[in-house]
Amino acid sequence: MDSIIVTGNGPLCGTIPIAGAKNACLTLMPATLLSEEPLTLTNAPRLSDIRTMTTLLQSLGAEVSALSDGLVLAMSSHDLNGDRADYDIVRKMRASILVLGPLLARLGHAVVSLPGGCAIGARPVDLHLRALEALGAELELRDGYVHATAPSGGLRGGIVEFPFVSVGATENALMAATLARGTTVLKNAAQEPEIVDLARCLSAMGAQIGGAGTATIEVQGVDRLHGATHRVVTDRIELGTYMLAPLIAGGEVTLQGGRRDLLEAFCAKIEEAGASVSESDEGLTVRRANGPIRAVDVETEPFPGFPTDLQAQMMALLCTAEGTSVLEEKIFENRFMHAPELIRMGAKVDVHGGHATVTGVERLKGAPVMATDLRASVSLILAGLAAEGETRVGRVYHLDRGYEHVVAKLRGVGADIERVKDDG
Ligand SMILES: CC(=O)N[C@H]1[C@@H](OP(=O)(O)OP(=O)(O)OC[C@H]2O[C@@H](n3ccc(=O)[nH]c3=O)[C@H](O)[C@@H]2O)O[C@H](CO)[C@@H](O)[C@@H]1O
Ligand SMILES: C=C(OP(=O)(O)O)C(=O)O
Repeated sequence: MDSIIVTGNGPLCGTIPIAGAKNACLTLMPATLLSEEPLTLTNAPRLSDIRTMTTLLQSLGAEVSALSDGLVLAMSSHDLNGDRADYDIVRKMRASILVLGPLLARLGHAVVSLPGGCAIGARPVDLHLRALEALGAELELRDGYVHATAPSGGLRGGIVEFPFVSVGATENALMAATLARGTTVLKNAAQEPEIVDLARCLSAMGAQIGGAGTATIEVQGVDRLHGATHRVVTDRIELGTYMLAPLIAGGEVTLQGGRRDLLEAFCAKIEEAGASVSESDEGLTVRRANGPIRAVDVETEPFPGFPTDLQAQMMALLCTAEGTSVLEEKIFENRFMHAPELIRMGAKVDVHGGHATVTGVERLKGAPVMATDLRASVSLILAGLAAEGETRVGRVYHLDRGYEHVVAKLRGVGADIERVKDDG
């Protein structure tokens, strides 16, 4: 197992290229199952989650080739050889559940392992299942698997009203609806940029979709989808993560490919805290506006609100802000695992239920730390950028799920960071 060692060494300066979005790619890849013709994705991120989804699709008989150093994923689901997503793969990555809707729509049947909870919460999939039932699917839970069957003649359009917003359930329902007979309306749908990206790709494949990016999505089912080539949208979470680096360590960094509309609520919040964010054709440039970073209160919400996937990184910033901030996590019930590790670095954080109160200290101190999920891990790296001495972040495999070339990207702007093999 590897660790990352980061040593606070002053301001950062330069540019960081932002990759294609992990969370978009993880739903665009299963979309290949909807068509017999090839789907090619460009601007794919080079991540272990993408390799896991590749393995899952291949286990179903799809061909997936990573070209151009992994930036291009050429996929074909012409000859599927199975309808079963095994526990051994699904347990590694919750996004595996996203094969359920496409398999059911294309084959009329699917058997997909239930993913189970993970470090950040219980994360049930009841909304995914209810949405597919609204399209006529019959579902049975047996041996830890969802056994799903479409009515004879295939899924039929229906009205799906989500009781609360779910990104994954919206994606599963949207993909299934493209091949359902008649019209489907998804109400209280997720509005995340990854949903818009999925809808763009499905439309390029011939799907009839209106309203993606709003709370109501309407899909007119078609008989078949054809092949397409689609460029994966910029990763707004990687973007937001690196935007915080010059605010924590000082300096000025340009995030190539960054767009403010992907992260409006986040940009407004860091500006309130004292950041300057400017947008150009190249991307977003970030620095401290004037003087120190100030405390701000943050509530995570579905898009267009402040993303839960940036809450841990924002906490790392607020650990050294002037004053006391309150962060409220409203999406996942257990997403403050970074707090005890930041406390080990000298932060003053008090977690009480879904809230964390952070009182800024002058400087954090490096320490050996480790985190149990992806965003918590990267928050510790960010904290280490300005900490006194060495921060050693263990369990780097979490980072490999969602950040490509993290060491090279931060070194490129002057950070003192390296990846090392752990002893023993
Ligand atoms: C691969 C991917 O895109 N992951 C993202 C996706 O996860 P994911 O799609 O799993 O997140 P959801 O939007 O579905 O989850 C939102 C909330 O709804 C709950 N829920 C969800 C589905 C369901 O059937 N029942 C239910 O109770 C979840 O436990 C959670 O509390 O959106 C999250 C919220 O922006 C992000 O943090 C994840 O990074
Ligand atoms: C929670 C995340 O991913 P996943 O939904 O795949 O666990 C994330 O990207 O922060």
